Amino acid sequence: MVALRRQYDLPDGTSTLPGIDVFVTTADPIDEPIDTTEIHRKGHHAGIVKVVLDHSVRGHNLGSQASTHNLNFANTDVRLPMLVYISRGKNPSYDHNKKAGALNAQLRASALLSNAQFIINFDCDHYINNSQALRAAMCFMLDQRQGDSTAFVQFPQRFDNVDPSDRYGNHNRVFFDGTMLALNGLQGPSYLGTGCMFRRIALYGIDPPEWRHDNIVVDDKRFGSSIPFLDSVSKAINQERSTIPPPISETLVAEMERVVSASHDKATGWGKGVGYIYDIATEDIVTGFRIHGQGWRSMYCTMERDAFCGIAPINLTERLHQIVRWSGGSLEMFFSLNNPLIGGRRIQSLQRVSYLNMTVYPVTSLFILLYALSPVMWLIPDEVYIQRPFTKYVVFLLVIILMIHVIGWLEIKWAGVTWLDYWRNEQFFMIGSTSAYPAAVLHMVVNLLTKKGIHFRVTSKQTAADTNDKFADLYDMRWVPMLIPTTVVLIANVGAIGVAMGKTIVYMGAWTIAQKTHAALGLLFNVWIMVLLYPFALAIMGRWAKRPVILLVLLPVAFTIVCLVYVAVHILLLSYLTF
Ligand SMILES: O=c1ccn([C@@H]2O[C@H](COP(=O)(O)OP(=O)(O)O[C@H]3O[C@H](CO)[C@@H](O)[C@H](O)[C@H]3O)[C@@H](O)[C@H]2O)c(=O)[nH]1
Ligand SMILES: [Mn+2]
Repeated sequence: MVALRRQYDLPDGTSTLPGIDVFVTTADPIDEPIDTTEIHRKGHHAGIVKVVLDHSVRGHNLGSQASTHNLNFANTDVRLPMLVYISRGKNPSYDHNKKAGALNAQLRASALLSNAQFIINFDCDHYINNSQALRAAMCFMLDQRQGDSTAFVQFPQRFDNVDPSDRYGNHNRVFFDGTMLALNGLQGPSYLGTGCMFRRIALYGIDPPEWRHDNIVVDDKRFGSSIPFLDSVSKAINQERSTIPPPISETLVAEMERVVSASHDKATGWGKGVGYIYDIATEDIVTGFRIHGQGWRSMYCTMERDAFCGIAPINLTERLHQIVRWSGGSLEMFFSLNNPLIGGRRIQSLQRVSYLNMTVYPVTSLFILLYALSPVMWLIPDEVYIQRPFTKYVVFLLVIILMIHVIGWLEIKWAGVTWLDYWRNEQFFMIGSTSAYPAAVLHMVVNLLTKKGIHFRVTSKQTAADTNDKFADLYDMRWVPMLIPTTVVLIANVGAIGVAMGKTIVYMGAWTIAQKTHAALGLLFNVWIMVLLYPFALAIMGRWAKRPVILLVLLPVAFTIVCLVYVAVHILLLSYLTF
């Protein structure tokens, strides 16, 4: 930061740092308002470009010495940045390509204005929390060593509406602070959709310097037919920087409206090799993959005071919908030409493995679901013979499980993640594996058969009207089909424990030591799954979960009822059989 200041800042408070275009997308101007919009969710309208605030070039840049708040702005450039509202054209006969389509429209329109070398994009539910954040990202981009080959700098997503105990693992610290940071040692973190600074030409699909040819074809087949836009691309490639946008004229606005029209990017490279990638539920990971595939690297940047902050879905249903979208998007990527096994020519091999992991993980849920359901074996009568796993196999399994955890523990120590974060991550993986991930797999199967993509549900942004309780949303339970498997797993385990208790009473005298150990191990398994599903149990309790102790009463009651039923049925059967 100091080097940056020394090299680029001028004594008059201005700076010669390259410009940044900031993109904010919003899907629904009502739920996600920005000030001047009309309503056009699906709609049929031409592209709209409104310059809300023009670029302030001349005039007095510095603030006043003594402001009303006793803050001194005498050395600060207080001009407001240019602000432009864009609504890309929509037409029922063309796909608007959701967020990626909106971002690409902003990419083209901004090229005609500032054509800034760098771009940072935000979800509408995120804000800048640290005024030095953009400079921090610049440090990586302008770095002597690898700066020129760095395509994007990704910041972690932080949230300020999450309940203190982070019940549904919204903070995702293991992923952000562990996995993403670790990827810095390979080719860099993947692009995560918000809080990411890009190099404009990397988004255009231009190769990194070490692979770049001298004569890059900038043609309409690839970039669309706007001559001013094609010019801007050539300028961007040649690093011809103008920090001041041209005067806003009618022709300029008309040209911008043309490049954001519904049909402008059809039958071009946009959404494929150029810009943010289309036809997938998660444009982020695949866009990052495309860029890494060209040989660019990326950087992960965390700051002492969080750079950006946003809103997380804090009720379980909403959170699981988000996970279905992410894992479904990953699977869509796996079954596309961007499959990490075949796509991305210049991806480093370990980075490839990481992308492979990021795209196939939802499939593992099928095995986990089966495993979590296995306690139903307790319900099977003793006469049915089930082959017990060989001791050697069990030992191998235990060693592997232990190793996985030890590696996990070392990783979180290295990343500075807390035990609570680690534990929430474990719990939420189990909840997701019995609900959202299998749902995503099912979606994918349907998708492969019918070609229907995953519907992007914008996550709800507002907490309930109940203003007394900031986390009221947490207890807002909505039943959806994907919650059924997790509920079944929970019931199966509660039932299994109850039956185990019943069997203990009935067979106490008859069981051998070996049988007792097996029963004890089985119970350990049940309890382990129940502990993992604890946040889920709280979720389905709805408002009752405000007092989690209730669960400590409810569960034993449930065990006892099952136990009594088992014993009763046993006695009934016995007496029935003797007569
Ligand atoms: O058709 C759409 C859908 C969404 N969005 C925007 O996309 C952002 C993310 O939507 P949100 O409902 O908040 O989903 P999240 O799960 O919070 O988003 C995460 O996951 C998305 C991919 O699934 C990424 O695009 C986001 O950057 C990432 O924060 C928001 O700004 C939306 O306005 C659009 O602009 N158009
Ligand atoms: Mn969001």
